[in-house]
Amino acid sequence: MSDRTLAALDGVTRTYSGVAVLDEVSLSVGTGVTAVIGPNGSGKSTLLGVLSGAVEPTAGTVRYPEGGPRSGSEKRVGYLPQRVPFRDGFTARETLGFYAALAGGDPDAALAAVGLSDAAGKRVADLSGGMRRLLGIAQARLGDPDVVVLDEPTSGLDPEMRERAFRAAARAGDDAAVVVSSHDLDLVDAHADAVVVLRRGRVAAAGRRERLLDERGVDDVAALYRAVAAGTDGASSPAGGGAEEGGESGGADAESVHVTGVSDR
Ligand SMILES: Nc1ncnc2c1ncn2[C@@H]1O[C@H](COP(=O)(O)OP(=O)(O)OP(=O)(O)O)[C@@H](O)[C@H]1O
Repeated sequence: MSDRTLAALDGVTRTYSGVAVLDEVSLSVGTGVTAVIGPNGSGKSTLLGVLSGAVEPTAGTVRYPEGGPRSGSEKRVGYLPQRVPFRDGFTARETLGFYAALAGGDPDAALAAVGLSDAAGKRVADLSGGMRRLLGIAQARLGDPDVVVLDEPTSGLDPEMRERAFRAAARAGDDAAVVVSSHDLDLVDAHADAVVVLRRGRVAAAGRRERLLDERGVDDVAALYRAVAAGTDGASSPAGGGAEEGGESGGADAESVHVTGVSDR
């Protein structure tokens, strides 16, 4: 259990062709699972890309108070992008061996952690979509980084595989900050400690899941999403108040959203 901040975005803006797809986003994450949700195009992948170090912010800063994305040869941030560039001809074990040579870690332990030990000798080309996703999660967790960033690890999977993939992702949250984007609101409801709702590149709500549900008077994350992401609560007006720091609602374009200490479940 820890309240320590492992990654933080301060006033991050990212533009493409002059259009801000992330607009002054500030938040910090600690151990536990933080789910980033929001409509298509709201900026989730861009936010995760910035957090992982793969996407440069146009303005603002990304901080890893305890070191990262790499400290010396040590990998401090693991990243599963939406499209994983694995080589079809490699086996699952060889794939993780390749990444372990770059970032450290034990490929066999990483395979075991996501339940893929029996598939170690299978070629990537012969893995199902779900197994590829699990391999991707194993790759992101390799070397036990402090921050694990997973972009839609459950997309396109059947219900059983979705559950398995999300559980595998969430398990890393015991010791690391796991930040996962997802449209699977039932899984977010079941496994996320904290939730960030993005709308049009801005944070519309953020904080511990239970607190957000309480504050909005809703029963689950799907209802929270309908209220906040769809904009039925007026969250887009710049009402000023911070989220967690102000002790009030995590909505209203919170200028500095705090999502640390999410592991006290
Ligand atoms: N490399 C890029 N070049 C130009 N525009 C981009 C680039 N990456 C993202 N965008 C634009 O930024 C906006 C946000 O995209 P992003 O992928 O971050 O959203 P998202 O919330 O992850 O969407 P989805 O749920 O569909 O995956 C979109 O309008 C997208 O077209």
